[in-house]
Amino acid sequence: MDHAVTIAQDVDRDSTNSDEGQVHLEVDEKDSPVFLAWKGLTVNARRAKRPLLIDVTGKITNGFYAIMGPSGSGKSTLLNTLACRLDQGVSVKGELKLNGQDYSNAELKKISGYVMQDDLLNAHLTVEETLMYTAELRMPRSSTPEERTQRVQEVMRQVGLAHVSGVIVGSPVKKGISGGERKRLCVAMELLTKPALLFLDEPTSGLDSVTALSLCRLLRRLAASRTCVVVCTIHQPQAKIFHLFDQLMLLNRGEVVYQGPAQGALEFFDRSGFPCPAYENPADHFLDVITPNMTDSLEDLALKEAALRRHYQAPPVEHLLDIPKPLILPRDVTPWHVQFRVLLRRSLKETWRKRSTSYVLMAQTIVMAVLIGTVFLRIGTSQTSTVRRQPVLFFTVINQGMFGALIVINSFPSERMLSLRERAAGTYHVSAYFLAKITAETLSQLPVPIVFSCIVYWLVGFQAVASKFFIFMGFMVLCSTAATSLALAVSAVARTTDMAVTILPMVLEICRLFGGFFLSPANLPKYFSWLDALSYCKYTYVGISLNELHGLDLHCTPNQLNAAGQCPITRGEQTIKSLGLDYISIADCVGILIGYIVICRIIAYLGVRFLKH
Ligand SMILES: Nc1ncnc2c1ncn2[C@@H]1O[C@H](COP(=O)(O)OP(=O)(O)OP(=O)(O)O)[C@@H](O)[C@H]1O
Repeated sequence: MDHAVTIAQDVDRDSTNSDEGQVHLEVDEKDSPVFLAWKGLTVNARRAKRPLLIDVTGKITNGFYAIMGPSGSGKSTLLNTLACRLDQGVSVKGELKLNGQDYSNAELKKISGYVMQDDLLNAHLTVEETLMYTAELRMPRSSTPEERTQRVQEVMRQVGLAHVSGVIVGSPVKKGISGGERKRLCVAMELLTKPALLFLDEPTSGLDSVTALSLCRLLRRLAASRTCVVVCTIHQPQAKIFHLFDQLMLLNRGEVVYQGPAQGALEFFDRSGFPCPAYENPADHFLDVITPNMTDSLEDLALKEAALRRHYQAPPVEHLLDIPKPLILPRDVTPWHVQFRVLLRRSLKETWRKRSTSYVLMAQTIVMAVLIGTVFLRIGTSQTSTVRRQPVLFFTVINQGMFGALIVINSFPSERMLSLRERAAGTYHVSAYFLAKITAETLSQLPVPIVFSCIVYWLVGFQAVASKFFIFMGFMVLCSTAATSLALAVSAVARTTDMAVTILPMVLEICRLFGGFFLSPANLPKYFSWLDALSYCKYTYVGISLNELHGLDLHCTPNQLNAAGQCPITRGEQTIKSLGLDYISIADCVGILIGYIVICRIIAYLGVRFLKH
């Protein structure tokens, strides 16, 4: 049979599992539902001195493929080239076809799954919830809830996660499922849509040998079922894992050393003059031969490479490049509003599970509100109250403009990495994710400024007018939202979490400095007016000051009367004038704060949408 590939099925000789017996299948490559072929691929990166891949030719048709090689040999680059997931600044030359046709990342995503090396998952969701949300986002929109539930149960059984379905995923600080189970969960998430191709980048890294073997046996079973072609990169597999592979692509310094049946590699190395000693792990032997060691001279190395090159023949691929076979693209896209609904539910559930943080924040808020309220208890309306009123108003702004921002800056970057993974898999639109995220965040943070206002307002004894109280509360809500929006924008634009954590305190400090209290807007030097305009603290401070001072009657005790026997300040409006706050109205402050929130969120959205660091 022409161009046939021999698939050594389930060659794990030590296995007692009945579906892992040794069976050989002859499969015509073009009959595979999907096949990839590439010829003369050279991959260059702008910042790299030499090509990452050099004139690589190969194919993927059916079975379990391993891309192996020493560190830096180009394994991930090859995998990412095939999966159309190369970084910006990396260019590809040569022919690369899927079913004999050029393809894009968008097309490939519909028929393939990709499991990244880092298993980024929602720490607070259970295994079943993680899969259910993924099913809702990624399974065809025609699927019914029952079908999705059934598929989730099926996949959990398939990958061996049924026994931990109700366990939370967890994180390094919160114990959840094990490392092996996390990897299985990542595989399960990709399997929900029944992909024809499954790419995995170093799936065994960080796993112990037993867990790694068990995961590879799972991949082996998937590949053997002939519904899914499995391609993974692997650094140095143990012998039992090596024997599970059907096909091997061995790379060294961006070049192919060997490609063909995994078992054939032993014969190839033997032929090239490097026989594998009895009882040695073939994978270790191959890497020993191709990796320069301390005793190798440059000539030895060149001789070894020449011997291997002499005996290597790239597999024939022309027949797979030239005859296009239609692709069956099964997945339709979940509508935007469904994505938003699912993501909002997911975000709210996560927030609820993380409620201990919210409780701490609320406790802090109550403590601070009571403290501020008692320090400035019942400030009254005497002349001395005019000296105490502005500091307490400003302090409320500072308090509400800080806590929320600090929480966002700590939690957003990790969530962002997760969203990058999900977006790369085509799970949802960025806008749906972003809107759901900020809606959930705003809803969860709403109680804090409300509780704060209820305590502070009445303890301090601001004007006892219902409308003024609700305006004060509204400003506190806007201030807290503006602070979180600013933190969101900073963390979306900063390149790293460290950078975001360094930049944000400085930005908050500037907002405080130009908050209208230390420097009255009227007395501010002209060249600082632009910084002044950027401070959400100022618009909150001016807004609540106008709210409190308008209509405020002040009185004097006898010893506070001036020489003429008059009370110096009898109306709040006098303070407004003397502080230079009469240049703007309360409505303007509200409008500007809303504009500020919208602009910060647009910047954050653009950062999340276009910056992929
Ligand atoms: N975007 C890039 N810009 C510059 N150099 C890059 C880029 N991507 C990869 N490289 C370089 O190309 C080489 C191959 O990288 P690749 O990640 O493919 O290796 P690998 O075999 O997967 O290594 P490892 O097993 O350590 O993950 C490395 O030397 C790497 O530093």
